[in-house]
Amino acid sequence: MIRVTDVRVAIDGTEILHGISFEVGDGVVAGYVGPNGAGKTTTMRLLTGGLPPNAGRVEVGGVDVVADPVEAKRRFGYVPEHGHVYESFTPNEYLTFIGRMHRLDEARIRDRSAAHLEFWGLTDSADRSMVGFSKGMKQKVLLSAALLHDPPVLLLDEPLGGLDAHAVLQTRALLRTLAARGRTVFYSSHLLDAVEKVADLVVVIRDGQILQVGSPEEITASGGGVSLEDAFGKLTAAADAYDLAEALVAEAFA
Ligand SMILES: Nc1ncnc2c1ncn2[C@@H]1O[C@H](COP(=O)(O)OP(=O)(O)OP(=O)(O)O)[C@@H](O)[C@H]1O
Repeated sequence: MIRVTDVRVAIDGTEILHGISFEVGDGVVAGYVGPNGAGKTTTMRLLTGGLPPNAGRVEVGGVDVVADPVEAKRRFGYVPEHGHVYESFTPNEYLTFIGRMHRLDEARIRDRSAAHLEFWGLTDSADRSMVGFSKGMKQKVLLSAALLHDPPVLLLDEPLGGLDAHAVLQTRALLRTLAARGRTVFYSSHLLDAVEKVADLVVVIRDGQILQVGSPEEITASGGGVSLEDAFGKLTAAADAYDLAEALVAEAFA
């Protein structure tokens, strides 16, 4: 589970999150959506212990991330938006390094690494340096690393970056299977159709405030029932995107 209660965050004296609250239960895939600058990455930094709240409480996997940061870090796996692998490592070396940090025994690291790399079709590349890897291949290694210690909570920031259509389908299947086994998935993304296809719960944030929490169907219905994208546009945009585009083209390309 993830529980965020009345959290406020200020950076350099400016409040960015204005008392946000939401909860994601075990076995739930939650999509965290909002326009640029809404506060998604700031929330991820809170959940991963990278940024302390100025007020309120953040719990991940049942652990308060401020009171017990070391135990909280055992409870989640995290794939950041711009994650880095050590490119001079091979996937096996990298996953071994991550597994040892989590104090997994060597046999378990070997078996789990092999299973993850096979799932992603990377078995033949397991002992090659990652210097020449594509963005998608590195993303698959990062996803494997985040899951290696079998955490109860998976935190993903734009997880589909660089992944091809097949890998997107695999990711979706993996997230749904993890949720079916009781894991909590918290998935931050701009890609509404991707969120709609995988999430049980959607949390909408704008300007550091939670606007709505509900199933994709509930949020779609609240916006008039056309689509999640339409409801999102109504919730988060000050004006219609087509009107703004018309105004821009009329002015900038006259
Ligand atoms: N280190 C910082 N110093 C000052 N302001 C910051 C800092 N980090 C974030 N902000 C501000 O906080 C707000 C939320 O930023 P955040 O990066 O969390 O948004 P986001 O929803 O992840 O946006 P995007 O979709 O563009 O990645 C923005 O107004 C941003 O300018």
